[in-house]
Amino acid sequence: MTATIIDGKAFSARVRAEAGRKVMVLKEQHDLTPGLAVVLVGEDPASQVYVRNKGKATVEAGMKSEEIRLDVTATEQEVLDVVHRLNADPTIHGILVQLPLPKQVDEMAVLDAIDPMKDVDGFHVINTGRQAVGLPAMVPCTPLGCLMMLKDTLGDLSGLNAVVVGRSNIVGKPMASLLLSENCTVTIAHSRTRDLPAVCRGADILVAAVGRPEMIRGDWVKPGATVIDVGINRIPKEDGKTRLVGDVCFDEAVEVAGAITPVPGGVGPMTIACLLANTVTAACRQAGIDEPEV
Ligand SMILES: Nc1nc2c(c(=O)[nH]1)N[C@@H](CN(C=O)c1ccc(C(=O)N[C@@H](CCC(=O)O)C(=O)O)cc1)CN2
Repeated sequence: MTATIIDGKAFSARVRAEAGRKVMVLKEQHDLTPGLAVVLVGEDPASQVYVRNKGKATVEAGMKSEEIRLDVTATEQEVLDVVHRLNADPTIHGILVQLPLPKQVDEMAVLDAIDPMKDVDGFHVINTGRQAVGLPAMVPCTPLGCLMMLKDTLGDLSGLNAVVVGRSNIVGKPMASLLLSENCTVTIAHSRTRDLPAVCRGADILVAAVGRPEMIRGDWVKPGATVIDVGINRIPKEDGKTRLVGDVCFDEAVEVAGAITPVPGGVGPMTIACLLANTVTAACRQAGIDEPEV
């Protein structure tokens, strides 16, 4: 059996187009232009690309985009000062601080300083808690994108066994919480999990977010399962160049799974698309209006 490939590029184009249509309605009917500010500290090459792509996508969706770049030596207070200024700016509805941050800056302190209403990354503890108890919340972009693709592929997720490999605050934990909200039976697996291959083989939905290239092998996958690969790992090629691989050994898993996301072109593009969707949601909530139906 060869799995259906879940095309994150095509899916994300639809999500981005929908965000763009909502922005048009907000501008025309409410004189509201959603604004997104992205803060980059330092010069990590991958982060620079992500931040540039976020700014481009924001403008393409018709929103206001602000990019704030700070030197790699910036102090925690300097980063906090930027966040406080953006919290007070009425033209900015979404604030995202690109991760990772340089080691002298406490990530939790910075994320905690973002106004939860403007927290389009959904990393603030208020949003984490609200999502966990079923209240309206800003939901982290990568897990939200994964959930959209899962529902599009499988429809109702109720009663399915979901295994999330990885317990990061950015992906693993929120992913597990979202799957629980969809009535899945959820297992979070991690480095101390005993017999990880056997745990994975019990999954109808297998989400790999562990950050280890091609760790999950084909014989860890239950035949017909839906596999979502969140990993983005750059590994060396024989010619001295590099290539991107996920946390799942795609060539093996594709022969066993029912559906699978590729890397690149799977989960990654959905992250930025969901960021735009979250910014529209945040702008509407701050303005006290319903999100347009488009
Ligand atoms: N504040 C945040 N920081 C980080 C997040 C986040 O959601 N919020 N996530 C990642 C990086 N990230 C967005 O910021 C991101 C990663 C990957 C992609 C993507 O489209 N990947 C492509 C491949 C890109 C390549 O060629 O390198 C793909 O998978 O097809 C988008 C966004 C960490 N930091």
